[in-house]
Amino acid sequence: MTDIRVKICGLRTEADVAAVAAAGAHYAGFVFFPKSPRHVTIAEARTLALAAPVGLAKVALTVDADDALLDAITESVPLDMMQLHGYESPDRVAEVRARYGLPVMKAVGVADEGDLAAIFDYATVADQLLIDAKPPRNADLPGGNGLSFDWRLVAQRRWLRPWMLAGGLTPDNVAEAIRLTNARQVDVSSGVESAPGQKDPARIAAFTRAAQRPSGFRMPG
Ligand SMILES: O=C(O)c1ccccc1NCC(=O)[C@H](O)[C@H](O)COP(=O)(O)O
Repeated sequence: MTDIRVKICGLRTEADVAAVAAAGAHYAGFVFFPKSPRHVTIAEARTLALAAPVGLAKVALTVDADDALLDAITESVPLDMMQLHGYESPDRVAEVRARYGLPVMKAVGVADEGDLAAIFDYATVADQLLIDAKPPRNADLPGGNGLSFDWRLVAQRRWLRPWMLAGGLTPDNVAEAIRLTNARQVDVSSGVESAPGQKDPARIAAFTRAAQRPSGFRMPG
């Protein structure tokens, strides 16, 4: 087994949480973004977080949220990390990290080489980086679009902070993505769903299993 850490994002039910835990994933992401088919209310997220077993890290995902929303989330939902997935500046990342005392993962959208510079800026203030496909201009969602970017842009790269590869990953391509990039952490939302917002336990298990065998090694039989 390898030490690849897996995040499954956009959990909406206790069955989703149970499937993620059973698959051996490491992070469970809760999306606070009403336009998303994976959006959960604070009360729903609290129930899901309380259902998560010890050891499954609970991540609150917000998009350009103000302090009032972040206060409400952190006062009600037991969390292990905050994921900022909007246009938050490095200063805002540092501010959120100081205000809530939780590790912060900053999402950075990548489409081409020019987008990589931001990674270095955020790496000075965030605890982790989520390197995701940059959403198309007309996209409704800043993430969770099932779109990948050219993994060669981040292949074998190292930054000051740990990073997580995201964007269009699936059970069928995650091993190749890891092998090509040497990512030590991966994240998926739509690639383990049977329909938008409907997590598929079998795809969650397949994704997590595939992520642990990036060399393409398969058990016989
Ligand atoms: O997943 C969402 O619906 C979402 C909505 C708004 C902002 C971010 C969102 N997801 C962020 C994630 O961390 C996703 O896992 C990441 O963008 C990868 O998504 P996918 O390409 O669907 O695997």
